[in-house]
This record gives sequence, C-alpha cells and structure tokens, in this order.
Amino acid sequence: MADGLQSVEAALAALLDGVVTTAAEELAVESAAGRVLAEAVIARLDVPGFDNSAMDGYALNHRDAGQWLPVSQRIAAGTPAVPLAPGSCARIFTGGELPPGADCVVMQERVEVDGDRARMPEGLPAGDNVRRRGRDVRTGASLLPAGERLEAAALGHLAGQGITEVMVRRRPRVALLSTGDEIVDPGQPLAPGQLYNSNRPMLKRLLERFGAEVAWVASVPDSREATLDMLCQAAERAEVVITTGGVSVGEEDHVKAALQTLGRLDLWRLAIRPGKPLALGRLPRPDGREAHFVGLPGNPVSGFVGAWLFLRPLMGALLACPALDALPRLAARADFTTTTGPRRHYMRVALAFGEQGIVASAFRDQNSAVLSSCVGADALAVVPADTRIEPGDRVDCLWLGGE
Ligand SMILES: Nc1nc2c(c(=O)[nH]1)N[C@H]1C(S)=C(S)[C@@H](COP(=O)(O)OP(=O)(O)OC[C@H]3O[C@@H](n4cnc5c(N)ncnc54)[C@H](O)[C@@H]3O)O[C@H]1N2
Ligand code: MOO
Repeated sequence: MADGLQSVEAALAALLDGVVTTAAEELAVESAAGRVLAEAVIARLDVPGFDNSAMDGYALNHRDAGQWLPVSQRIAAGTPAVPLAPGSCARIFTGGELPPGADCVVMQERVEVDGDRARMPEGLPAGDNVRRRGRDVRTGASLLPAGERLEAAALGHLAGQGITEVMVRRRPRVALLSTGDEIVDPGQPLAPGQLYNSNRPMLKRLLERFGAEVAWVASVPDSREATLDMLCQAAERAEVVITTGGVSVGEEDHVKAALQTLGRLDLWRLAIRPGKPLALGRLPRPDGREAHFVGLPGNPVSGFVGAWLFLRPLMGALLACPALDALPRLAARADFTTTTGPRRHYMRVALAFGEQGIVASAFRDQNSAVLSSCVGADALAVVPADTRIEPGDRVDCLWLGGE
C-alpha cells in the first residue's frame, strides 16, 4: 500500500479478530423491534391453523359444481364450522373455517342466489380459493433463524405464533467521545474558531441503526491527561470505545498516543479517502476483557464513511447478525468524472433506478469536511486507487439503504 497505508480488508481483519458476541437476554416481543435473535425460533403452531376461505362466497364440494344447492350454514371468520350437509353449500366469508366435507370456495360474484338456494358455476377445481392449514408455517419448522434482525415481517411472524418473549443479543454498549477544543454542543454559544458537534448525533444515529446502545457520550479536551482519563472511563462503561478527531499527526492529536499508553494500537492510517487517519485497537477493561477501539477522523464525512465501513460490521460481529456484516453491493453507471490517486475513494452518490439501469450521481463537492455530501447519499461508489472514471463507466456501489 502507498505510504505504508493499510487496506480496508486488513483493517476489517484486525477489527473483527477475536470478537466475542454479546450475551443473550430475554425480551418481550413488543420491545424487540430492531433487535437480533440469539437463537432460532421453532414454529409451535401451524399458520394458518385451519383450512379457510380466501374469498367471501360459498363453500362446497367441487363435485357439486354447476348445480343449485341449498345454503345449509353461515360461517363468518372466527366462528367454528360444522360438517357440510352432503349436497349443500355454506355461505362463507374470507378467513372463515372451511367446513369438513367442502373442498373449494367460489367467490360470491360468480354465484346466483335465490332465497336460501345458490347456483354454483361449472367446473370448480378442488382446493380453489382455499388456504390450507400450515401453508405459511408448519409446526416444528424453523420460523426465524438465529441472527435474524427483528424487523416488521419477523415481528408479525412471532406474533402469528402467539409468542410474547424472545431471546435476543444484548445491544453492544458503545462510548462515543468527541475530541477537540473547538467542538461545542448545540445550545451553547459559539466563540470565534469554534464549531458545533455534528459527529455525535450523526454517529449516535448510525450506531443505533447498526444495533448498538450508545451508553455514554462525552467531550474530551485536547490534552494528553484528559484523553487518557476519558479513554479509561469509556472502557469502564462500554465494550466499544469510539473517538472522533485527534488521530492525525498534529501536536493536538492525542488519541493514538493515549491508546498506545493504555492499550494497544493495531492499525493506523488506511489507503482510503475519506478516512485516512483511522485508528483501530483495544483498551483493557476492569473485567479483564478488552474494549474494541475505533478512532475515527474528525472530519464528519470521514466519520460517516468510517461508520458504514467499520462500525457496522463490528456490530454485526458482536451481535452475530450476518445482515450487518458487509454492505450490499450493486453495479451502477457513473454520471461523473473523477480520477483517484493512491487511495481508494468512497464517493457519496445518489442512485436513480431507471429503465437503462442504475445511475450513480456524485455529490459535486466530495471534500471530507462537506457533510452535505452525505445527506442525500444512497450509496458509496467505490473507486479503486489510480483509476479514472468517465460518465457511463461502471462503478461498484455499497448500498446504504438496507439495514
Ligand atoms: N499534516 C497532515 N495533516 C492532516 C493529515 C495528514 O495526513 N497530515 N490528514 C488529514 C486528514 S485526511 C484528516 S481526515 C484529518 C483528520 O484529523 P483528526 O482525526 O486528527 O481530526 P481533527 O484534526 O481533530 O479534526 C479534523 C476536522 O474535523 C473537525 N471536527 C472534529 N470533530 C468534529 C465534530 N465532532 N463535529 C464536527 N466537526 C468536527 C475539526 O474541527 C477539523 O476541522 O486530518 C488532516 N490533517
Ligand atoms: O481522511 Mo481525510 O477524511 O481524507 O480528509
């Protein structure tokens, strides 16, 4: 790698080496949205639990098609059916239980009704408009695998089984430290040379989206003592310690030295743009374990890109959630021109899904301090080092719209 810079792949390998998943905990399904299943859920009920009608209409035996039949019972959803009298039909509504003896349903639009008789159309196949017991889920089958993120459909699936509690992974506890004397919290006045802390809310939101619990946030003044003290406190409170800023080469960049004093620096400086000075390592914890350390560069875009590239897979490993491991890749056509140097460029692009395929439009200013470039970004276009891209060229994109 150029200039002794490390590859993303080497950084991921160092970051994910020896990760121990968080413990399992029991949680009410009601509160489990977004959480990750710690164990597979086995179905304990058939769904649907009984043969039922897919239409409002009439249930009959298909051998009685084409005839006038007496209507011998009325079956609304939620009321039990009795066996169908031979040679009759049953008025039935969507979701109503199919009566024993009936094997198909005809929708009411196709039926002529005269008092308590109804004329069935010709040629009805057995099974027509019937939702068979167990068609969706069979008792004993795997309902959801371990590692599943409990989003809308999965939550519905659990409720469909009458399940109220699940075993999920405890959310990884994260401490998020903002370094820099110039950084001020919104709500405070700004003095000359200062700026508001945009990294904290941005990263907090991303981390929560990746399944973490941001357990502690703090601001760290630019001094060696304060940095050492805050890193110690962070490692006491969290199993992942993230800092922003202070990892470059300036005299006020204390993070790397403090990490080396307290714990271990595994890797520093990557051949990527933005995010070059990113640092990875471990910090000792009072329980004898190690906290994962990720030092993100201070520039907000570097933090944004670093979070997607590194914090997301770290959470995926801690939660044993494969959907969080690697970002989905898709191929698009560039509508921009760019030339890269020795670092791989992760460009923020908006995607347009058209008839000619997917087009990636790059935000015009790709500087790592320009957070506007991330606001409408659907993907990161990955442009390899020493490459020229012209409009119409294929670019690989990492999609940010999934989990
Ligand atoms: N001589 C060199 N200078 C720099 C190099 C280099 O290789 N040699 N690398 C540059 C690159 S690339 C980056 S990225 C930055 C990263 O530096 P740091 O991680 O030490 O970050 P800071 O200097 O503390 O801050 C950079 C920039 O970001 C602003 N910032 C910091 N925190 C926040 C926050 N929470 N919210 C909003 N903005 C924040 C800060 O004010 C600075 O403007 O180093 C280059 N320099
Ligand atoms: O890594 Mo820096 O983010 O290129 O500006």
